[in-house]
Amino acid sequence: MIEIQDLTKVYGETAVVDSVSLTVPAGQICVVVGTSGSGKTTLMRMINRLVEPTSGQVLIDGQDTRAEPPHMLRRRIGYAIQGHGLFPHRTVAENIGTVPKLLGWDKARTDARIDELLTLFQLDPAEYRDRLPSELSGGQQQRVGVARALAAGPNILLMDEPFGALDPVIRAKAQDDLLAIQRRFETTVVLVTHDMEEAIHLGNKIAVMDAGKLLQYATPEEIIANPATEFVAELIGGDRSFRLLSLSKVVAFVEPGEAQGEPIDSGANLREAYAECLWSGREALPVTRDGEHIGRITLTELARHAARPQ
Ligand SMILES: Nc1ncnc2c1ncn2[C@@H]1O[C@H](COP(=O)(O)OP(=O)(O)OP(=O)(O)O)[C@@H](O)[C@H]1O
Repeated sequence: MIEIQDLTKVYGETAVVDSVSLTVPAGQICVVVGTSGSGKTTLMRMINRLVEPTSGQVLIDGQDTRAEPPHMLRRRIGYAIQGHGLFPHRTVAENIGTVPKLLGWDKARTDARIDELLTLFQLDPAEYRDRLPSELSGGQQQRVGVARALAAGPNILLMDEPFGALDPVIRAKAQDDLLAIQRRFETTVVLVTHDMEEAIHLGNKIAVMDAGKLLQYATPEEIIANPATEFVAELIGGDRSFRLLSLSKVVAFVEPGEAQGEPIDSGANLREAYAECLWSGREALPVTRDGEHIGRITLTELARHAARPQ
């Protein structure tokens, strides 16, 4: 768990992070969003003390981060940045093994961990271990960057625009990989992005920053349904109803009964169901799970959900 308490950073006369408090429970993803210069990166870097706070404190699992030297703290907090930040003249294996080496792991343990991570990130160790970063695609470099951040099994991972340099298709894949890996290791993640779409997709909670202040810290559903300020509403963009629909699955809104035509899978989201109703001109769709009919979802129910702020 990360507890940020009344954290402030002042440069010159300006509080670029201004009395921010928030808690990230263990095993959850907190996404920090906001416009350029709003203080996201500074906030995140105060967690691993790459930036020293002017005032306030950060507790990790109840312990003040000032209780240990910054370099020791950073060995147990993974850190991944945009454009991967890999050492260009070190191989993939050497890059991933950086922190384990600092921690004095023996070679066998380090090698096993490197291979485990490469395999998890769908990079065949035999093929990729000895390559240099320049011999990888952008998406592969990014995966190695995240693998390096996870190498020593940190329970906290800080990520600064980790997918910023990737094209949209690879980006979606990279986000899904991150979710799978985060669930597997139960890592607590703080991720900075300026992309609200990404925040909604990845965040258990979203922290919205503007001019150093935390405007809202809430679940994606709450932020979409009840943006705290005009600025937050603007960041989310116009189509809040559709965003709300895409957050919920059909399975939660199935009712007993039949409907005509092509069925929709219970794992689809409400936005897909709504689009299907409108596209095929139907008032209801049959719903299946693993190919079995389990009921139907109606246009009335979909419209009600889209209209209702939660
Ligand atoms: N070392 C520094 N000295 C002085 N000002 C700084 C320093 N680091 C950051 N700032 C200023 O603090 C403000 C917040 O910067 P920060 O990098 O945290 O913003 P950000 O929200 O992450 O922006 P971006 O999305 O553009 O990366 C900016 O106005 C920046 O110019």
